[in-house]
Amino acid sequence: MAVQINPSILSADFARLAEEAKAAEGADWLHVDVMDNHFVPNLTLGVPVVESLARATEIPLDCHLMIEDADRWAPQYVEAGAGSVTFHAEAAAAPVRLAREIRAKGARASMALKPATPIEPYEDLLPELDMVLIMTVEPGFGGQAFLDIMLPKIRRTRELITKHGLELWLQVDGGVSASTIERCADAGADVFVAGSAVYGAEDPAEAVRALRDQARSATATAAWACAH
Ligand SMILES: O=C(CO)[C@H](O)[C@H](O)COP(=O)(O)O
Ligand SMILES: [Fe+2]
Repeated sequence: MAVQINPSILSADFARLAEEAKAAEGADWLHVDVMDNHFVPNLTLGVPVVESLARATEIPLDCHLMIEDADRWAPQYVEAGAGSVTFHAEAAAAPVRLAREIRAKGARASMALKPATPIEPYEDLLPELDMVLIMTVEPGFGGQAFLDIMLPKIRRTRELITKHGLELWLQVDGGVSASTIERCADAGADVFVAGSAVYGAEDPAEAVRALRDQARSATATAAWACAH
């Protein structure tokens, strides 16, 4: 079972994004948090920055859209060069149509759930997706404390993926660090976003390696992974 570590540039220096991408050497994807100050109370970056970043780095971009009107904007992030586009279930009027459009344009389609949004109503949509993102903080800011109460939701999502025999990645985002990543892996996550734990470290590349080692060993003994 492969684990992936996606550093979040929300915690990087926005004036040096291309260099910061290189500093997290060994990362599987670069996680790009797009916030519009409406869906979340914070404002970050948009399509032009994603376009420039896609040209400036070889690492594929994992765009997490914390924006309203996802149906209108998400396809533009595929055109800007994102390899994976995550829209929020709470912000998409037609999630199936949107996932199909993202895939048709050539990117991986992913759907995120805020902490208070359950996975169960979306069970039938899972085959339309390449990844589900379970938020482990309220979206909007980096550096927040991990919400342990999300662990059962991660577990239930993994059970649904297994039940339907899907090749779906399960991403966790928010407060993922050396002290929480093992619990996430044990519960069923296989893609880990880490902002402050990578860019707040003295050596971001070493932080990526260490997080990967921890996630790998926790996955090796996890009941959900052993059953495969
Ligand atoms: O989507 C996000 C916040 O809404 C970020 O990806 C996330 O918070 C990463 O930062 P950290 O690892 O420091 O929590
Ligand atoms: Fe994010």
